[in-house]
Amino acid sequence: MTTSAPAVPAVADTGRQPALLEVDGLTVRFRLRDAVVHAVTDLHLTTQPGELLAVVGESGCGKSVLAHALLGLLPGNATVTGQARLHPSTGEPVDLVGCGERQLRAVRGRRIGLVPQSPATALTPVRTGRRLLEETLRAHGRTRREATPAADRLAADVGLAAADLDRYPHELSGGMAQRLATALALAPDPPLLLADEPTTGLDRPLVEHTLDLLRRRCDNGAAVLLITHDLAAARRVADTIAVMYASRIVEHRPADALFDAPAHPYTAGLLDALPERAFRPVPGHPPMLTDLPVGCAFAPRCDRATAVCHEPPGSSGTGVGRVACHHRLTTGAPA
Ligand SMILES: Nc1ncnc2c1ncn2[C@@H]1O[C@H](COP(=O)(O)OP(=O)(O)OP(=O)(O)O)[C@@H](O)[C@H]1O
Ligand code: NI
Repeated sequence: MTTSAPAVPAVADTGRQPALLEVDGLTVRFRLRDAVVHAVTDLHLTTQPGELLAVVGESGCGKSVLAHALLGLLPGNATVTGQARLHPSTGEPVDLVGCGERQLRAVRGRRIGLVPQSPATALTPVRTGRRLLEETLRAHGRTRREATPAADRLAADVGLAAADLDRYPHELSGGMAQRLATALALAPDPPLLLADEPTTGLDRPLVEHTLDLLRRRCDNGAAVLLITHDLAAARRVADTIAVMYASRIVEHRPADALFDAPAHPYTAGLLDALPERAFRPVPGHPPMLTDLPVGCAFAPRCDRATAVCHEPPGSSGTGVGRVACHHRLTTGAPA
């Protein structure tokens, strides 16, 4: 029983190229001593070569866990179920959930790059930025002679002065470490880049510089999954946007359509919070991921909620076009 608008057929993937990454029902749970954290729940995503997909949502909704799950980087108390497949342009698809550490090591960096959310802690402290970058370049096929100019080029691409490359990580500001981490992730030229808050600590011109760099990668055929709190950033560069709330994707649509006519009340709330819009924060707080309701997790904060929201919202499709809400704001074609 539901009062939701008729399910709109997902534009999902009709007429789109074959996916580079296909995520199907991905679910991550963390076992704690006396509770289970529902960090990522039944996630469906695809990205095409050339696509920039932004994943947005409040702190703690599961964005970084998603990225780490794709690379097999979760700690031992995590259980991952569902599927995530990488379809390289050559060779067999890789089952990222089931394939095991050996195969994942061949994927990390080379096939899927990661700009980690806290780069300062991820950088090896005893090597200069140049040494880290040159080692990475050489590990991915550049000769010693090629590595030096390639490192300078990458530094310039991310807006880092060549002299800054000769510093040790502890001598770098947060923003410089961020740019070095981005350069390191770009060095193997991966066809898919997971960029987790890659503009943290950067001032506005460098934010835009970094975003435009990611956009150019997509224009040259790579795919980027950009994790960000910054909706303005997503608007600037994303083709599609997936909005996460309390471990689930609640709306996944083309960026322009989502900004022009958000369909999920949570998305509308995030847009209303923007300074250039109503500048009104979403009232209330997200729920504890150890104690999620059976029905819509946003209902307690939602001014459209009714009794039916105690039931899980059906959703229109599993890819682009997905809106998981009993009372969506816009009906008709989601794209
Ligand atoms: N190792 C772990 N054990 C238990 N819970 C964890 C673990 N790692 C992450 N979590 C929980 O999983 C949830 C999702 O975390 P995640 O880091 O993905 O959030 P996020 O959306 O990236 O937030 P932010 O925007 O603040 O980076 C959070 O509730 C977090 O506390
Ligand atoms: Ni995060």
